[in-house]
Amino acid sequence: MPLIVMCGYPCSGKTRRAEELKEHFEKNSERQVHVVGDGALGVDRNSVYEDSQKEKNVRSSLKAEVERKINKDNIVILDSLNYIKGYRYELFCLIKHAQTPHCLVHCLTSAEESSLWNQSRDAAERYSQDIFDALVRRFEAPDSRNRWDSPLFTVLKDDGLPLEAISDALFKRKAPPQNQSTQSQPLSSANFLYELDKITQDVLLAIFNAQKTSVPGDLVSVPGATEKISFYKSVNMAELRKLRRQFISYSKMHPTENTGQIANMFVQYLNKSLH
Ligand SMILES: Nc1ncnc2c1ncn2[C@@H]1O[C@H](COP(=O)(O)OP(=O)(O)OP(=O)(O)O)[C@@H](O)[C@H]1O
Repeated sequence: MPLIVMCGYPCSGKTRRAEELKEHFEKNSERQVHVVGDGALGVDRNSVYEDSQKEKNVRSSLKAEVERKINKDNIVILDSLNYIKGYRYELFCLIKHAQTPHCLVHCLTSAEESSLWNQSRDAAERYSQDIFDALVRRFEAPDSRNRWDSPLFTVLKDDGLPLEAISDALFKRKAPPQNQSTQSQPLSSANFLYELDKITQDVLLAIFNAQKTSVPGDLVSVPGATEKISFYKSVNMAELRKLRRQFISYSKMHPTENTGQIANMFVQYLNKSLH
């Protein structure tokens, strides 16, 4: 049934807390508890987190596994770093679609503390210091003001888990209304929206300028994109603005974690729409 999303720095006690939760719910309810996590996937921390493509694949696999496991009887605990805001947003869309409540448990540690715990782990379990530091830098802390990060339970190392409150959050709340995901913004982070607006604007401007000198059939480069725009006819600004608005509406519903990809995605969208 509901989803518990663990979150925290590398080596911050997420698995330990996930086990505590599993034990609690197995003892105090009839429900099955599934822990979905890096451990079960046999993830080798260092090789995954040094390679953004591998990391992305692992995130997708974990999300797919959550999707498979979520049903009206089970509790699913996603025990992974879950440190990307956009990813947590995707999980929120997933639970909304499955019509089940969720909550976040943030294991809050200082980087120094987690680093010490990491150093005293077995070598096979340990993050290399470079990867540990990079993950701490990239960590996007949950913020309970965001629907997808709420309700949020922040747990310090010596705290007991607020088991009653977590249980209430999961079993005494309704699932978020399904239709909201298709309503208008804001659905994602202010930064993503800012980037989306700015990048698509820059692409339009580049096309506008390129059209002054290019002829149909030319390939036009735009800032931030490796892919090129191919024109078979000249396009006026009104049409480009309309396509930009459509692309923005679509992207708001499907925010990417990687804002570096926005320009390429917009180019692909234009190429498809203009042919
Ligand atoms: N509350 C705590 N107090 C003291 N030490 C702790 C605590 N929680 C975790 N540790 C230490 O940190 C180590 C890692 O814990 P755990 O595997 O739960 O972290 P994790 O966040 O799941 O790690 P990973 O990021 O690799 O998934 C444990 O082996 C333990 O030594």
